[in-house]
Amino acid sequence: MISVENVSKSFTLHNQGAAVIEVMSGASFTVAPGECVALTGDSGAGKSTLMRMIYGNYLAASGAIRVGGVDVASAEPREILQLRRETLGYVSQFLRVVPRVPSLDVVAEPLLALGADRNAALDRARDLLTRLNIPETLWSLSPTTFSGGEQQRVNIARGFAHTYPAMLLDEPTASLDATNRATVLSLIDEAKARGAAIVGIFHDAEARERVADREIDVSRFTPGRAA
Ligand SMILES: Nc1ncnc2c1ncn2[C@@H]1O[C@H](COP(=O)(O)OP(=O)(O)OP(=O)(O)O)[C@@H](O)[C@H]1O
Repeated sequence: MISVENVSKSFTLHNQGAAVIEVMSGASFTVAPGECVALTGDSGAGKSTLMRMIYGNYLAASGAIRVGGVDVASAEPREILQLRRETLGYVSQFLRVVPRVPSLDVVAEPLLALGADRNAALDRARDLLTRLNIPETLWSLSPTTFSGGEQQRVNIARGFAHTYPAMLLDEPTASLDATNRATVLSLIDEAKARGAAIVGIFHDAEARERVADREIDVSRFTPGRAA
């Protein structure tokens, strides 16, 4: 479902004499449907950079990154947007809040964008907000004024609203309390059970061991560093 083939990446620092730093070379791995792969490695090894390349935020210098039938490394922006809508979900700790949009709609929006029935989408949003312990009194309010933890949980609900065949998870359990953390781990288990291919960064070692089928130490793709 997700395949990374011989990917390399360097950054050119234009404000520092155009210095070029090579951060990755020869990155290759695949993630099968229903499998969760955790990216590990020291700080600066390139975990976030690899995730950003898979999501299409950073352009790979060479190689291919296939998600479903699309090579993200060479796709047009329009194809990447369609891929993100239909196929590739992304859950981070941080919510990009749109003012004045009620939380319920924030969560239902990915389904509505795919043409789902409005009532079914709102039912799914209610179910997720309930599971993530967002009080019903908050559902009609924009998350703009919510606490950091509440915004994080709204974002997780939104990220799991659509049953994406592929998902990227960037520290999804960071700073959650035990109950909500357990809920997020269940959502990940459910996504795997329905066949989602998942790549995640989990500094939370216990969570990583619970949900990851395999670990990939990205420092083995860092030029000049032994894994
Ligand atoms: N936009 C950028 N411009 C220049 N260098 C970058 C950029 N993004 C990342 N880097 C560099 O690439 C390397 C890998 O960074 P990355 O954030 O991917 O590491 P990481 O493994 O996710 O680290 P951490 O665990 O600390 O989040 C670092 O040396 C970093 O300085």
